[in-house]
Amino acid sequence: MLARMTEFSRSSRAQHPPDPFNPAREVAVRVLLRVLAGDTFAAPALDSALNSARLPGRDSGLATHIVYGTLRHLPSLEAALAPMLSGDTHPKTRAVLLAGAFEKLHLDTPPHAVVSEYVNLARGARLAPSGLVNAVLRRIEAVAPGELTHTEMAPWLADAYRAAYGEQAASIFADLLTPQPLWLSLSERGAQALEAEGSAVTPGPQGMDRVELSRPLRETEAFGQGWAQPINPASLACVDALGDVNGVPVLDLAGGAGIKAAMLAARGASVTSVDVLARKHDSARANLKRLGLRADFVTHDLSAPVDLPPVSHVLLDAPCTGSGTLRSHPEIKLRLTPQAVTAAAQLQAQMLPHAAALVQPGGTLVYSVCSVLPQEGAEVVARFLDGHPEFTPESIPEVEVPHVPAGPGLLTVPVDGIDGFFIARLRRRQEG
Ligand SMILES: C[S@@+](CC[C@H](N)C(=O)[O-])C[C@H]1O[C@@H](n2cnc3c(N)ncnc32)[C@H](O)[C@@H]1O
Repeated sequence: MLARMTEFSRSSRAQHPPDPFNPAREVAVRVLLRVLAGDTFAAPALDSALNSARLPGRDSGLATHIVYGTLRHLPSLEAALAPMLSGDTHPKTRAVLLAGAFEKLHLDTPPHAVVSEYVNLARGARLAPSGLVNAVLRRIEAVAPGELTHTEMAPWLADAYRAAYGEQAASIFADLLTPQPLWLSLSERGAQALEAEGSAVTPGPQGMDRVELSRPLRETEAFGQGWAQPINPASLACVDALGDVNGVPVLDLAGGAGIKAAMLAARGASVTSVDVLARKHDSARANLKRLGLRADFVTHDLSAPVDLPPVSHVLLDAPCTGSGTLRSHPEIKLRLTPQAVTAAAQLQAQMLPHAAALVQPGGTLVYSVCSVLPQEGAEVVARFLDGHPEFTPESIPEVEVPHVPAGPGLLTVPVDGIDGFFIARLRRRQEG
């Protein structure tokens, strides 16, 4: 079928100039192409594509919707396309068909408009044989839900969600397929400025606000003035799990681009942030400057001991698979393997004792990962506690987001746009 359709599209191109299509769809397809090739995550690819394309706000929204929606529903879209494609499908053709199938099956765009937009895109942007796109998108129908297409994730991963959340798993699976809301940590002035610009600001857990923006965040006064910081409430709960840090030196280990460092500094802590990648410190510094805050930075590989003076409060927000962030990063579920989970768990188990060595007697250690898999959370901490009787797990009343118990810690429940984090708070015994 592919060869015949290619010929058809060539002959039709010779007769007519390409019909117009909305450039948002080309942006979406080109971003999908990169993400599906495993070259990048969706967020940075989409950011840079939208920056170069300079689409009007509504079209940026459409491109974003298509990219994330296609990734969220990829297993069922693949299943719906499979009977109509034979042999290897070129990655560009596959990306056009997946985006078109998503838009036809899940968005409100009228079906005939979906077909003609993607046919014009395929032809005009030379992405795919337009005849094939026409034939497939006219015929495509949703598949009956099976195990994979119902949860839209691999069975082993869906089982891990069921094991973690029991009866709540079904509503979590449904929630993970919906667009991610924006959460902001806002000052009073930030909330006022956003509302004055026409954004809707709704208070949420951990003192955060859920915001529907009237314009892109980076263009708002609140962001420019440093009155707003995007962070997920579950991520902020890891910071809050340290308790009162006002005036206290805090080590922020695996601090990355410094989002938690910023929240700690905003709470009055003197923060030293440690990460293996120096370039992450550059992003963190720039963001802290925007917020009018500061921190110190140390570049170090935390799989080895680090030579820093012990402090009373240590946060290890360890590198992880991100399995708790599937709503905002749906590509993770498409790439994640059990082998990657094992590798992450090994690194986490190496890092935790080095973090613990930096906690003063009587001090607090918070271990967190944005993963719902027990290998990266409860099991890492339980094994650590077996070998370190000087540490005891504590309950964490500061965590306001919905959560369930998980061994020596807790798991936040990934519903309503809240990420799934494992968080444990450990107290080091006083000496003597
Ligand atoms: C979950 S992210 C941290 C997010 C950060 N805490 C925040 O809130 O912005 C994990 C970080 O671990 C860092 N990392 C990975 N391996 C590391 C290692 N061996 N030593 C130190 N940092 C490491 C990564 O560079 C990444 O920035």
